[in-house]
Amino acid sequence: MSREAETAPTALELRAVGHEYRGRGGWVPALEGIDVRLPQGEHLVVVGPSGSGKSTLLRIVAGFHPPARGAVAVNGRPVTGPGPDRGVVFQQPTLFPWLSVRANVEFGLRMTGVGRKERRERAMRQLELVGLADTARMRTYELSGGMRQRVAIARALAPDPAIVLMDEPFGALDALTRERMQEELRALWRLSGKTLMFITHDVDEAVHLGTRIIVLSARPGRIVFDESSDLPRLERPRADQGFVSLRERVAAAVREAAGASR
Ligand SMILES: Nc1ncnc2c1ncn2[C@@H]1O[C@H](COP(=O)(O)OP(=O)(O)OP(=O)(O)O)[C@@H](O)[C@H]1O
Repeated sequence: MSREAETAPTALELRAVGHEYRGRGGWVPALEGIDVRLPQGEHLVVVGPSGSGKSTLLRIVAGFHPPARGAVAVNGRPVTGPGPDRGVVFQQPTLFPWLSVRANVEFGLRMTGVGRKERRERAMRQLELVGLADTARMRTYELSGGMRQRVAIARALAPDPAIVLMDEPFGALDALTRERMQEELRALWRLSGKTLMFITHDVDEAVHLGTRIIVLSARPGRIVFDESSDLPRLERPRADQGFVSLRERVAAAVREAAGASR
């Protein structure tokens, strides 16, 4: 862990988080014994095979449902439901087609009672950050998939949350757009300094984006790998030795986790 990370205040704390769902054939174990302390400004990427509880973990942090066991806190405050301190971006951007791009970005601000003028200014600032200021008046169905996802990111950032939670946000994009979006996201995160929790099953994406990488095993999801990345934040060429070697360690952990669940 870097020196800044050691001294930075805690953005996210998960203590002994566990969860299971009631299925038709009995209880389905989803998560067990998840302990994480994430300092502000870090980019936590959670990787794991299908069914390892990645989305469950994100939904618990988002406050969409409480964990069966354990506790979650964001900036020291216990999570008891969704709140403006957490911005969420899903794989399918859930934008309102009848609203303009700018009104979509303003939506969360409207919910928290921010006045009209400030709403507009903050939305435009976020749209500029994601390079979409000139689409402000367009409808979201006029945009490409990558652009729509950028609007969703701008919307999540507009209320200035303590942490942004992203669940496979680039999973539905083609490979080229996906790589471009990863680059843009890193540039954006450098500018905003935001704390990020990012879910993916793509090891390459994890190494590209993470300052900390966690791998979950399946049923129930337990942390089987937890490493801080000392790769440079500015540039991360995929051919560099450090990149290749971290990718190999993460891939091995994911392979093992997937094998153990069969
Ligand atoms: N609402 C639900 N009701 C019952 N079981 C559920 C529910 N949501 C998830 N599960 C089960 O919990 C486990 C973890 O699911 P989760 O979606 O969190 O995993 P994941 O790692 O995100 O998977 P994927 O990569 O396939 O999206 C799985 O066994 C899944 O079937």
